[in-house]
Amino acid sequence: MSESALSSAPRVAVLLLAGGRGTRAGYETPKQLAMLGGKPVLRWSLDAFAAHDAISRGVLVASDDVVAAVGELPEGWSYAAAGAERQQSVGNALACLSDWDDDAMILVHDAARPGVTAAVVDRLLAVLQNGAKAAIPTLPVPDTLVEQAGNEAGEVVDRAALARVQTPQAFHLGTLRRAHAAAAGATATDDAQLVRRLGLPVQAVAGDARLHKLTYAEDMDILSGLLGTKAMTRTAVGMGYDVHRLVADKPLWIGGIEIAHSHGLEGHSDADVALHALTDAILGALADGDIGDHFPPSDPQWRGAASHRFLAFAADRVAARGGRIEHVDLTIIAEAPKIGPHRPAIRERIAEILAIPVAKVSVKATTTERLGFTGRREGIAAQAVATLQLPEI
Ligand SMILES: Nc1ccn([C@@H]2O[C@H](COP(=O)(O)OP(=O)(O)OP(=O)(O)O)[C@@H](O)[C@H]2O)c(=O)n1
Ligand SMILES: C[C@](O)(CO)[C@H](O)COP(=O)(O)O
Repeated sequence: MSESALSSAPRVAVLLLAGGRGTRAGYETPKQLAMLGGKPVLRWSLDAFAAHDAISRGVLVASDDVVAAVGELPEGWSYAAAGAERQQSVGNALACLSDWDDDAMILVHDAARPGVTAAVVDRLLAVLQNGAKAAIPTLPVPDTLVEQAGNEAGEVVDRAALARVQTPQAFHLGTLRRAHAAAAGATATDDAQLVRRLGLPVQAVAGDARLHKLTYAEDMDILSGLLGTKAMTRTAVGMGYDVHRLVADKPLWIGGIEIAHSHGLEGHSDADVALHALTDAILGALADGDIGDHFPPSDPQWRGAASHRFLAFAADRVAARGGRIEHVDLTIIAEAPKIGPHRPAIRERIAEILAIPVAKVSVKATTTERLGFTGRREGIAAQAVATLQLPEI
């Protein structure tokens, strides 16, 4: 938008929604705090809006833990409390703008969409300036669409008549206020739907692939490609080592599978020595302590715990930092049982836990030629190396 157009334009505010818990992403912390290219996902859109000349005010909707992690807000920004649903979060943010007139322009944006561009914001504001009541960015549907019930693919749906809806979505403040008041508890997944329920038209403008939403953990990889953060990565390597004693009449868990044997490994958890070494290797590459720091043996909740939970936890911490596991290499040191026959199953299981291809999982085994504690069959040892790609610090 030109400078002269903006100078006569109404005031513009952003409602930045970061009040969700990111359940589908499955991280430990809300997805908007996951690291992407060296900064939290939420910070990407916050910085983009703060840098836009037309925007003079912002309300960040977030729970206390997110607020604490965000750090200082740009000038003109304030916080509102997260609501139970997205719609209530928007309602809480709207309450912060009670001192603004109905003709102000409001952008409502998901913090889970880090790739905000000035061009999309300008397109939205321009159509509002030209008389639209509401404007949303949309993208065409690239795939063939079918109806599906269970595993059965049914009729093709005409994709030419459909579009994918993104945020930011733009409204005059009065329209947005009326739409939320009229909703009276009836829910909608976005604000444009509430405006349409008032009988008002919503204008579509061209969206942007970079506005891709972080919904599932795998979206992180897509986003780092779209936002060009892949180049800003470093390789980190970690190693892990663990030993457990063999005792009679216990189940033997190694590498996430149960192996029939006269003896099993003793420990606070299921004592899966291989998964413990691997967990430590990943935590080591993250410089994030070791398995005992996160799952203390003194804590009764981990008694008998299945060790795949520890490994999945470590993998989640990689994803939450915007990183990925490139390769893991495991060596199991045991006189008996023979590990070789179980190697394919162990590789498969580890790949499944880490959600990486089997080709990125190496499992080796060796004996110590009957020397030492492993040679005397008193215990089994495992060592592991994990190679990660992490955002540059
Ligand atoms: N009570 C809520 C729920 C969602 N949001 C925000 O709305 C945006 C879109 O929601 P979604 O992607 O569904 O996020 P979550 O609700 O966090 O995800 P999930 O449904 O997987 O828990 C996100 O930026 C999210 O933080 C919000 O502010 N308040
Ligand atoms: C608002 C939204 O981003 C538009 O696509 C989306 O509807 C919100 O997320 P959800 O995954 O539908 O909860």
